[in-house]
Amino acid sequence: MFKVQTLNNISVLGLERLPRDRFEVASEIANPDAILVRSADMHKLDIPASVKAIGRAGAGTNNIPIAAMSKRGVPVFNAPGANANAVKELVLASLLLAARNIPASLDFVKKLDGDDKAMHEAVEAGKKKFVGFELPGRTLGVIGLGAIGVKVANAALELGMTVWGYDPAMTVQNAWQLNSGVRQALSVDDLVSKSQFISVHVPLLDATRGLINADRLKLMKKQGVILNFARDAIVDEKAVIEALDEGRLHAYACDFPSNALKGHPRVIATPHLGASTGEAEDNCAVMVADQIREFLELGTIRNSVNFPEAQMPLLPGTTRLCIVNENVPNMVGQISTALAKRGLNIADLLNKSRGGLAYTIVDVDSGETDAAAKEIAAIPGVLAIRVIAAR
Ligand SMILES: NC(=O)c1ccc[n+]([C@@H]2O[C@H](COP(=O)([O-])OP(=O)(O)OC[C@H]3O[C@@H](n4cnc5c(N)ncnc54)[C@H](O)[C@@H]3O)[C@@H](O)[C@H]2O)c1
Ligand SMILES: O=C(O)[C@H](O)COP(=O)(O)O
Repeated sequence: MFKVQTLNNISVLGLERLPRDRFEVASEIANPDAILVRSADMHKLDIPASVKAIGRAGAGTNNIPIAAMSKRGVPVFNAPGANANAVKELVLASLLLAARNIPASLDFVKKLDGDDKAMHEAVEAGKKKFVGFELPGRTLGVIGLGAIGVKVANAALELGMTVWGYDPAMTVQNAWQLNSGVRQALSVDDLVSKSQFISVHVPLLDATRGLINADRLKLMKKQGVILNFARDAIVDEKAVIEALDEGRLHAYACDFPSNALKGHPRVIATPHLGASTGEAEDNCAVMVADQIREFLELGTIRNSVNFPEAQMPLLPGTTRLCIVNENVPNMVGQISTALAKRGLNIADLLNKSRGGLAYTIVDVDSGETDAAAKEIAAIPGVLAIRVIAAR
């Protein structure tokens, strides 16, 4: 029986992918084999030694101590693209809210009083304060052309906008999805200087912290709009407020409210709602639950942010060893020597690496697999090992 701990509410559709005869799932559970999480901050959490995998039912993994998990040989999985449409729709909604000054106009309407005639007169007199602008011909710059950025860029083209994109490490798969009408910016500065609207869709990393800062805001076209549905720290809030107050920036739309932003008339803040649709919650939970199940039952790695992809059919009648080790020479040699010493025949083997980590799946014919596993675990550089018997 595998134990899975949930640190956030995970969609039932996802949890149902873990059959109850083989998986016990609960928010409070001792010695879990795996953790399912959304945005709960795991950096200060004491993650039990029993944990063999972490599944993020979403895209961003900056709430998970990935480097520490890699050192322990624990893969972290996420659900790439599973909530991208939900985020795209919220970005488009915010783009329109900003262009048409809708939040301020709704506040105005809420405060109207008097009889209908008085209200009508106030409406007609007041509406000139909320004159907006239309999108065709305006320029949007999209920083980060991943699952979300590509969808936002393509949708903005459909709305008649001129779209520039920047992503130095775009995947081939995302490049295939991107409309050829999206123009390629040469750098973030190049993109910023061409854009009136800017939408950021990059992960929060050291390299992206403060990506939109005071200098870049000065490069932007006048009356610009920044859309941040990625992570708070990617945009320098202080610089944004300064640009809003000086009238250089028209609006800041973001998914990350803060005290500094609260109540600002030109800030449109939603409470981290990007992925909060039933569809996205189901997609993310199903994807990540399947990946966790395949890892626990078969050692398969799909969509990990710190491990290489690894899939190998489990041969009937064999026992599987899954070994995580430092990516250094002669590890496979030492592993096969330990197996040979116990007279274990290798039926199939897969060895993959990513950065400083290597992962080996080896299926052996029957024999002293537990003893061999113990010997392999003691090889310097081996970080984790599991034995899985074919069912
Ligand atoms: N508001 C929400 O609820 C919500 C929902 C989903 C995702 N997000 C955030 O959005 C981010 C992006 O999500 P995604 O699904 O598109 O991820 P993704 O991994 O598909 O795409 C990220 C893209 O950013 C690019 N990138 C990385 N560093 C860059 C840089 N310095 N300059 C330009 N491009 C860079 C990568 O090459 C990649 O193509 C997530 O990491 C997460 O933080 C927020
Ligand atoms: O990175 C993500 O997927 C989003 O920030 C969604 O976070 P949530 O799962 O807590 O809504």
